[in-house]
Amino acid sequence: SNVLEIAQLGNPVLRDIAQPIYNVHDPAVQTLIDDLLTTMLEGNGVGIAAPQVGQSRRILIVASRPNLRYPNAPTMAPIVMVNPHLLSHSEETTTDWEGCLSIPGMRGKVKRYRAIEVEYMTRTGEMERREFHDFIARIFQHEFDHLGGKVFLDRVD
Ligand SMILES: O=C(O)C[C@@H](Cc1ccccc1)C(=O)SCC(=O)c1ccccc1
Ligand SMILES: [Zn+2]
Repeated sequence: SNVLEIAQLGNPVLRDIAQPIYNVHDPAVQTLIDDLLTTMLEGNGVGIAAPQVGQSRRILIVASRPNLRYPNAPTMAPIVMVNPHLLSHSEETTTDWEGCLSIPGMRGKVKRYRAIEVEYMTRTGEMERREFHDFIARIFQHEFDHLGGKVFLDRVD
């Protein structure tokens, strides 16, 4: 798989509403998922969304690992989510630092829901319904924003 170019802030693709995937088994979709994983790892990201590689489609990846900013972050196998949907969220929010592979060199403090419940299709076509909290919930909300044409700077107070 390939390392793809990451769209930088100013690229209109980052402002589009991403389109649903209708056939996750399409070889082009499977290749895009492989390339998103490779691109995220090469960029040392903890997540990535398809619009960031110029593909305005509803695919995102969450891949928490400990890092300088979040030394206690859980290490997890990357979760590929196709057509993700936010089912519910806590009232409680937390505010913490975020960065973005499309906005290198900038960090900002963003308020996010502390806990969320999401539903999504896996890359093998099964539906999953899962709860996330804290840093993993933060990463999801950051990536889910990318599918709606938002970046974290839009949410810095
Ligand atoms: O641009 C992206 O979507 C990836 C982004 C995900 C993200 C980081 C931090 C909070 C929420 C979502 C990144 O991985 S930026 C680079 C990075 O590894 C990082 C930056 C700040 C804190 C922790 C990690
Ligand atoms: Zn981002």
